[in-house]
Amino acid sequence: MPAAQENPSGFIPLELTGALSTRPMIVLGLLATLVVVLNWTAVQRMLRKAWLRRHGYLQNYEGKPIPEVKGESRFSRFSHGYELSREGSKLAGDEPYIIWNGTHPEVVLTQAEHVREFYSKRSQEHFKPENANMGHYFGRVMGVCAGVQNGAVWKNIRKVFDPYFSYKSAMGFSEIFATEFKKWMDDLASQAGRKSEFVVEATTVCTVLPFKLIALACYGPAMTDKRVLLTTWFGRKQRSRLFNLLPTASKKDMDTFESDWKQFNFFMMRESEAKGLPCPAREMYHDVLAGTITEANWLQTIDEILFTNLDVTSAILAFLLINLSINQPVQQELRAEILESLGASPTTVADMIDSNKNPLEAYIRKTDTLLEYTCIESGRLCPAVWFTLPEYAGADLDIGGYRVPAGTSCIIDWARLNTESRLWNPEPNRDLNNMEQAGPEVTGRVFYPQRFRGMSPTTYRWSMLRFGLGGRQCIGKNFAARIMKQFLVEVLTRYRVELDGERPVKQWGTINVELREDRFTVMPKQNVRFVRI
Ligand code: HEM
Repeated sequence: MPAAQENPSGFIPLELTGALSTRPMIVLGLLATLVVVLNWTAVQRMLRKAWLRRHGYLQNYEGKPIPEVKGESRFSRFSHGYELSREGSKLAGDEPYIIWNGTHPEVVLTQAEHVREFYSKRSQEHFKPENANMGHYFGRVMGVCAGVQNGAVWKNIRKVFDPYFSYKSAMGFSEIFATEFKKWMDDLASQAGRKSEFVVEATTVCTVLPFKLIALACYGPAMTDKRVLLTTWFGRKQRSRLFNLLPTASKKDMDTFESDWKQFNFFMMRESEAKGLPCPAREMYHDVLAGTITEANWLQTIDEILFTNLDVTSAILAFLLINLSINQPVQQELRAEILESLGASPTTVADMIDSNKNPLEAYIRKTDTLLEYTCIESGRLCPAVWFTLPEYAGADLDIGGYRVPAGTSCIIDWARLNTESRLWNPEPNRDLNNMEQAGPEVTGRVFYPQRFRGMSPTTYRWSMLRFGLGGRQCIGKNFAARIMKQFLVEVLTRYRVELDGERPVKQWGTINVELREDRFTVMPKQNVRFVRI
């Protein structure tokens, strides 16, 4: 076990500062005064910085300290993440910098080089800090789910969950997905009645569908429409529970959720067993009984899969609609590609699934299509959160010329990494074959899916975050990628999408629609018009 794990909080005991060995009374007096004048957190930060500097850390080899954004960022990174990102950029330019999370300094990585330096060496010796450095309440909500576990516990959770979310498993859902997408499209059309066009709020219309699809992957056919409604109710509670971590709302729902959630999962297991239906959650529970993972690991990881990632997936789908609404030429080109790939016949997608040739499946599996590039490009420009959850290395690292000690959390400024890399931005003599059609105006801030044509994923490995960069990857990436593609096929074969209403004055980097303020994730608030074609 690396030294950093022995002290995962990274807290440096006072005696290590060397301050107490001489003239203890004076030092104690000074400390007491400091605690009164400042506060205990500020004093701990000062002591920690002093200790780190004394050991040559968080400074470069000329002794220049790493830039620091002062103040507390535990919650503002979610509630005002874009503003914090701008502040960091203004302060440090292309250099890494630190922000504070309670008494933890966290190094913000903004450039492809920083990310490569952090992840390329021994990334299997990386760890997630306890409770993601987010404190006790976060621990209660998410503390033992896959996303914040390490070592053997994390490996065991993944061993239990991964088979149900593999590429093969996601592709095996073709018929179920076809039925669910058809239902969703029919619902949408019936809401519109006879009208040839209608307006919907992008995120709202993109929430229940991915929830149902992921819930089916967790609970199998016992997950009926009625239960989806019940579970989305849980989802609302869950989201407010997460939002309650922000010091803005009441915490009244925190306690009841745990027991309700457990009861719901046990009900689903009993029900599927009684009806003789397959149920992945029930199958996974055998590993709880066998002691491979704990019941809390099981409950919280299903919770993480269904609810925490629901906001991410709904927002990603909504941003697809928005980006294609803003970029009509790309929408037209993509629709032409879809119709050509599906045989240009206006049959329903469900019908096509039944055909022997199965053109939809073949098209979805291809990775050299405008459909694939559009999904990647929309995710590149519209991050799921402004800053990722922290992760630390078990060994000292050099990042951007600064010495970062083992055990120091690093986080990624998702939007800056995905847009500022040299790879995305024009240089006078660049010879990237994929960019031959792009003029100098195609910077990293522009929506241009064609930039990925002919570009190997290894070329952009360190220049963008999508489903994870190091040894850890998103459990749901195969499902998410499939849902995004099938979603676009379904929508674009029937509708043209356009933005509805005024665009806001404020621009959030590459996002120029309104954003919701009551979410941990980056979520648009924008109406989109569907016009029948
Ligand atoms: C387009 C939508 C999605 C994006 C962009 C996304 C992105 C990510 C990222 C960046 C991580 C962090 C990986 C790391 O620790 O470095 C992650 C983790 C995770 N995601 Fe996703 N995700 C998406 C959808 C989903 C879905 C639909 C599910 C559920 C089926 C899911 C389940 C998870 C889980 C359980 C983890 C924790 C994995 C671990 O640490 O072992 N995600 N995701």
